[in-house]
Amino acid sequence: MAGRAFLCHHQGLVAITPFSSICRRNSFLTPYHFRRSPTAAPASISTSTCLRCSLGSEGENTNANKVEPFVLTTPLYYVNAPPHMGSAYTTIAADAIARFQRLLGKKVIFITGTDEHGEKIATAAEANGRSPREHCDTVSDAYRMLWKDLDIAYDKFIRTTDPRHEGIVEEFYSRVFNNGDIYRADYEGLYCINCEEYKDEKELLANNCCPMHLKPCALRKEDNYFFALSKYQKMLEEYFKSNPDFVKPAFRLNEVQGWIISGLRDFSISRSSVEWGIPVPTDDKQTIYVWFDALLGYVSALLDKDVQPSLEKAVGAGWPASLHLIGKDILRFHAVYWPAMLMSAGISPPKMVFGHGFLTKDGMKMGKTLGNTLEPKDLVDRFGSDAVRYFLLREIEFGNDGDFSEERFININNAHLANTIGNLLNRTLGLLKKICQSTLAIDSTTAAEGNTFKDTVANSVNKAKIHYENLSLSSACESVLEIGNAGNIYMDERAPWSRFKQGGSSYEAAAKDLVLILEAMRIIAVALSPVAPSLCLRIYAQLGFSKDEFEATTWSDTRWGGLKAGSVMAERKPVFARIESRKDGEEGIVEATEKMSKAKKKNRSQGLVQA
Ligand SMILES: Nc1ncnc2c1ncn2[C@@H]1O[C@H](COP(=O)(O)OP(=O)(O)OP(=O)(O)O)[C@@H](O)[C@H]1O
Repeated sequence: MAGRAFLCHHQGLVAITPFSSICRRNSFLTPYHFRRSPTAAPASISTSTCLRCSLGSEGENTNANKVEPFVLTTPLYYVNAPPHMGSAYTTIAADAIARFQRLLGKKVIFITGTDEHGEKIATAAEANGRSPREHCDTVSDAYRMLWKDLDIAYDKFIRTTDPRHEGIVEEFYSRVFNNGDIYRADYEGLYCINCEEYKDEKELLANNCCPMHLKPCALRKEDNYFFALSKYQKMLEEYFKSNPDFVKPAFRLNEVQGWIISGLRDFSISRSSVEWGIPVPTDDKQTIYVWFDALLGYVSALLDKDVQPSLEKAVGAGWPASLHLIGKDILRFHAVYWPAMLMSAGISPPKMVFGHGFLTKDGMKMGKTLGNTLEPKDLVDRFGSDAVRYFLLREIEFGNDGDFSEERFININNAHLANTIGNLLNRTLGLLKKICQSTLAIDSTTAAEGNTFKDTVANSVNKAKIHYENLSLSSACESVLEIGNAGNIYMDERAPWSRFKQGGSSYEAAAKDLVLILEAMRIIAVALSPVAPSLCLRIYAQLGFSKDEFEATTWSDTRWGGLKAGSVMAERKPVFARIESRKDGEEGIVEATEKMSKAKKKNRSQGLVQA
């Protein structure tokens, strides 16, 4: 069993109510699946005391003097299998949001990581002939490698097997326990091992199949520790009323409120049958439920490397999170269980939970358990990170489901990135070389005097900003693309390639027009950089800027006027390679990646590759 080191930790927890007394307190309760009936919120817990971080003066003072960071999280991915396109989807979206917030000048803490405890991990490790630890190391590495390939610039990567995190979980458990919110009871119910969750019979399909994983749930009876979620019913209702933006998109808020109103039931937070987990502080025969453990990863990730870990320090380093970005499959954990757990521990709930839709294949959620996934790595190797990132964020309305379509993948990338943006840049630079030896004849500010093109660009940039702020990532892409469309129309109308031949003022006008287009391209490179950072760096480099200059850009650089007279542009090179459509009889992207995934899975099961 993991984490024997905890014993000494527990000895330091002086203020804990003896656990046996809690068990005794509840042992007479009548069955409601388990031996306890839901109760109202205790008088001792008021919304106001729970909703502020009540972790003591150190945390509060430190916070008061600090600029509040923008703390953004992805789910901590379960390492039962390597990452896939679905995991990439959330992480790419989070990265785009983090990059946008950094452009606004915010101090961003972008947290991602891996959830590494639980029955499913132990089973997956065994199937691969590895110890759980080796298995977690391998799969967690695979996530980090993929994030590198996809240009994911996270600030913190938390693994739930990190001993520092395990200490935080114990401390948190003790707080909740001290608040009288943990009790022991028998439980009998239908368990989905893939969700790692007991299910209500009414939410299951025929043969007690989990609707998400299409696998039958098993009847289990366990003697577990429970979290008294039902005590938080009223507080959650009030919290939702006074924080209407807590869950986004709005239609998911209704769903969550529906769950709460239909009555919250306590849930079990330990497993007696699972060894691969953090032991319950007062009972080393049980381990802490993987969700109770994993959610706390968002808090422990905030700890700085060089500090002695404590809940107080972690919370003081940036909690509450500004935004949890998750798939809709785990909304209940994040929007109901998690805030209640935090309230119990006297810690503020996160500010917002955004539950996006699913990337689907043939209408079904792509997932590790169903195995109907696409390998993002193969797509990145073939088409680059920008193509994958742009497609996912532009194609799928953020919040809704969307199918991966090869045809759309090719068409959108070719039309938008290769043609509207790449080709416009390429032909403008080509003309500039011909007309002005690749040198700008005039400042872009002067070039735009009296020209409405500049206003069109400013208008689209403003729209893009609002869309990014509202997490409407597809619309943000669309607004940036409008600049490219306007640039192409302007170029075609003005035809500088023929005007410059007329000499005199026509030549000057042509030279000026090229500056206008290139300035628009520069603005595109800043405004699209959250979505397609590598592509935008290439655009910036073609405009004569260094990597450092690109990395130092802020949203204020989307204002007109960055290009100066006399600047020399780089040699033109296509910034985005067109994706060729498959010819008759050729294998498609989806088929090819599916085949590769299958081969990898087969190799894995034969122990030929690591992850
Ligand atoms: N098809 C998908 N579409 C969008 N996001 C997904 C998809 N699959 C996984 N995710 C992201 O990963 C999170 C779930 O992580 P997890 O590690 O449990 O992956 P999973 O593939 O859904 O696993 P499983 O199939 O075993 O349930 C989701 O909440 C979401 O953020």
